[in-house]
Amino acid sequence: MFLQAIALFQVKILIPILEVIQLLIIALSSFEIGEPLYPAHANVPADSSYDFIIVGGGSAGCVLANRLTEVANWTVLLIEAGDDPPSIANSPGYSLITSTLLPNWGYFGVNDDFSSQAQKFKSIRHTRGKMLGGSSSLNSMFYVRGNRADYDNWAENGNEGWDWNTVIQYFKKSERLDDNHIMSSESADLHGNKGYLGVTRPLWKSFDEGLFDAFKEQGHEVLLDTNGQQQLGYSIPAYTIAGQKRQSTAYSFLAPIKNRPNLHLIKNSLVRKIIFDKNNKATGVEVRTPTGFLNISVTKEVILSAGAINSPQLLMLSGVGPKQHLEDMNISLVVDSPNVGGNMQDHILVPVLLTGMESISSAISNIDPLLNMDKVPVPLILGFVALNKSQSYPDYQVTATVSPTASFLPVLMCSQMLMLSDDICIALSEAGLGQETVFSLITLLHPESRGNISLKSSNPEDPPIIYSGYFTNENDLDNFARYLENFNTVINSTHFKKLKSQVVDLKVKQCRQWPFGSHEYWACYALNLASTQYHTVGTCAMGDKHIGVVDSRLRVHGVTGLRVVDASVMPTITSGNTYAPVVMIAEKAADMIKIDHGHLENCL
Ligand SMILES: Cc1cc2nc3c(=O)[nH]c(=O)nc-3n(C[C@H](O)[C@H](O)[C@H](O)COP(=O)(O)OP(=O)(O)OC[C@H]3O[C@@H](n4cnc5c(N)ncnc54)[C@H](O)[C@@H]3O)c2cc1C
Repeated sequence: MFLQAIALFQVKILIPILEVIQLLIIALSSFEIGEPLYPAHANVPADSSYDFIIVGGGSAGCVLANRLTEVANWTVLLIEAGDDPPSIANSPGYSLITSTLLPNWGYFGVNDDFSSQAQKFKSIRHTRGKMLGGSSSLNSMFYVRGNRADYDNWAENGNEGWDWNTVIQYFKKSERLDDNHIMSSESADLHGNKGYLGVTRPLWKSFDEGLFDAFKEQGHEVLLDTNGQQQLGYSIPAYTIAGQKRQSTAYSFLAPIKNRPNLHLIKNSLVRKIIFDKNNKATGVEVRTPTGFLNISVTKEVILSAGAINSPQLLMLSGVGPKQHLEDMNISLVVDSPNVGGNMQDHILVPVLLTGMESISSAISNIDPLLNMDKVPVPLILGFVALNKSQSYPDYQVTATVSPTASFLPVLMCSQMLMLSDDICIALSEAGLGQETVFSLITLLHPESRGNISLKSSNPEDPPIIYSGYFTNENDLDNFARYLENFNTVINSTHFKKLKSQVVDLKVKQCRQWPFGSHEYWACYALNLASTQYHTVGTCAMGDKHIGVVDSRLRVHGVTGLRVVDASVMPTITSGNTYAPVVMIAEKAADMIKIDHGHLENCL
């Protein structure tokens, strides 16, 4: 009863109070002190013209802005809907515990009355950063490239030049890894140490090796390098953190070139549509700036880097999309491109809580995160697992941390990051009050289900309709249940047996009819708790014009002078977090653009 009251207090009182404090901290950190980090807002007159216009100063957009302005006689305009990130976004620890409240688009998917019914709003919150750096200014900073087969599959499906042996060069080009262990290991030649994107691997003083022992006993490898020669296994992950700063692309690619004269940046400016001439060539963009509406011309190319939700939205607003849908929206058709907004993929994830050591004294460790705000403040491990041990391609991902007794972090994750309903977060909180827990997030890496983006209206200020499509393919449900069952067998290891560990019953009300722990229970659990790892991709996919939106050089089919460069071009989702792949895509795209315009110097 007493524990239940504390759990109730944490979820119903503490979380809302904390939210006010978080918002206050973010607001205070938005005031600029000292020398500005990023380029200033440029004064761009109405009849201006640039060689390139980049729409979206997010993860991909900032990389492109840097690389294209390396050509000194090219002029580039970068247009970002948001502002500079608040300074707190650059602190790894503080930004993580405020991440859901940092400037974002506030998008939610539709409630399909089927999946995610144990979510607070019965639908998925699709957070996307609305500031320089985009989602890289608020993401969780895991640096994961995925599996080499991800890229070989892209190439085998007709996307020439996207095979592993080619893309690895761009991963290396972008990376500045600071890790002597990895750089003197057998995976050293997979890494770069001269790029703009700083990467480090924090080594926490107190790390519970028992977790690694348990996975090892189950036949999993313990790896030095998440991005090494082999992906399957458990490891301490690498992060896009360097010099105690978050390596958003705003910080790592844009700040160092803020004074380049051939780069102009306009902020708080929403691109409303791309303008085409009668030959379907992109000739400019229409923008709402803080001082009014502008049409700005382009001589070479418009590059859309607005992310996997806004890039397809903007294509459709501009007349490039499925004919019938555009007609329904009263938008003049430029080209019938039926796949725009389709093929949406995401990494669905659910939490699993295991009980650990009963130790009241461990509660003292709850102060540790406060002392480690210069890095990811809690020790986390990553795992990539395949059910078939002869496979080298993972089925599911595990992100796990051992939480001290009465830790508030799992509750915060449950309520703010995963947005699960209060009754689930109360059950989760209660389970952790008298003992340590292992809080794990399990991700379905290769969903067969597809969602889509469509327009609500022809008004560019209206948010698009996001249909997540989770579990519309039944295989995903059966597979996810099997992965959860597989993960839970870790409690049979010597380490967990010693602790008398149990999988915590989170009392999911939608699943009451199934015996706890049955296959049907885990399928119901996955269906109803389904949250997102925020990895939406694929909505302007690479592929020929029958299945894709852009070709393998990322040029939009059916028009000229327009490319898409961001997470939306992935034909299939990668086996892991998506930030490093997006940076790679932008690095490679910059080379392709330079080559296509006759600038071969410094290209790989
Ligand atoms: C909460 C969260 C946690 C994540 N954690 C991780 C992680 O730990 N590791 C990892 O690898 N990946 C992670 N990801 C995923 C990763 O960050 C994204 O896949 C990646 O950043 C997407 O990059 P992008 O360039 O496609 O889009 P974004 O970075 O979102 O950039 C799009 C930009 O375009 C701007 N924009 C949009 N529309 C317009 C318009 N009309 N006019 C002008 N500007 C516009 C936006 O404001 C934004 O700045 C996470 C994502 C989120 C949201």
